[in-house]
Amino acid sequence: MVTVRAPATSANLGSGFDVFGAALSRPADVVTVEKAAETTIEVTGVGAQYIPEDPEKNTVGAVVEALDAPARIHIDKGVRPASGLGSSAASAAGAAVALNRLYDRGLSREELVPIAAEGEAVVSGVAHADNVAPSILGGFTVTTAEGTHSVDAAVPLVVCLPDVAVSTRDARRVVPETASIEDLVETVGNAATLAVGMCRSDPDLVGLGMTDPVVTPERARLITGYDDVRERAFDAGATGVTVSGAGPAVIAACRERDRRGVAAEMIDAFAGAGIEARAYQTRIGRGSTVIDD
Ligand SMILES: Nc1ncnc2c1ncn2[C@@H]1O[C@H](COP(=O)(O)OP(=O)(O)O)[C@@H](O)[C@H]1O
Ligand SMILES: N[C@@H](CCOP(=O)(O)O)C(=O)O
Repeated sequence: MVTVRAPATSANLGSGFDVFGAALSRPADVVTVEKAAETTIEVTGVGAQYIPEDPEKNTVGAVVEALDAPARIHIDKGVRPASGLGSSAASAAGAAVALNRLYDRGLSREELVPIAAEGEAVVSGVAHADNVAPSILGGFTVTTAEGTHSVDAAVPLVVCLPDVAVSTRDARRVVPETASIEDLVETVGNAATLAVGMCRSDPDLVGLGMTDPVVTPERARLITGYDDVRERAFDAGATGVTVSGAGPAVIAACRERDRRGVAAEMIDAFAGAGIEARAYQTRIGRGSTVIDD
């Protein structure tokens, strides 16, 4: 039996659509696997009632297939589904690390990234790896068709999750198909600024680079109260605010001393829009960790 804690993640970070990701120190899924002749999946925890246990429909089913590793699998969800916090990816990442160990497949963490990404194709139609990469490797990650680069970064974050669901599949439909050269230049500049900020663990640069003129404005329309939440977070000291993944979670970078106030203001702003929300005071954290073997 192998048990793995797989962290929530925030993809895109504004300027890095389908490329940037960050592992969050909390929340996390816990995935336990045991060898079995046939694969079975049991799901408990947050939002378990919305998650299929059929291996054809659960993200971990695709990982089992790819690793040819049938197992009895238990997923204890700490990351709510349809959150923008890489819920579907956390389970897939945890299963990839756990099954690789259980069956002694000998794959590196980097090699497990595209395998776990197969799970994302099951739910969103695209095997985007920007959530599974940080959930497996930890830190801040840059994922392209060539592979993933990761760096550790110490940046305090708040993710505020409203009590509404946005599916990644739906939120991908509003992504513009083209962008102007001006928007491209702005996006590249912001993305580069953010990457430098991560390498320096500098919340000011990270926050500055979180702005994106192309994808985020369209996604933000799907989140009731977004503009107010963003403004109130900045007023409380956030250095940057954007949609987390495909939403509805909203992520803010800040200094440690401002984190509590930023979280409170974001929750209050959602409440003003008639929506209950919870905030995780978190930071960039480690990747999937074997906690029982
Ligand atoms: N192991 C899993 N964990 C979470 N969601 C899953 C899992 N397997 C399948 N799903 C489905 O994936 C969808 C949530 O994924 P997605 O829309 O990408 O949201 P998130 O941003 O939270 O990952 C839901 O429809 C859920 O039923
Ligand atoms: N790059 C993807 C990331 C989706 O993240 P999720 O946490 O919402 O699943 C996208 O923006 O569609």
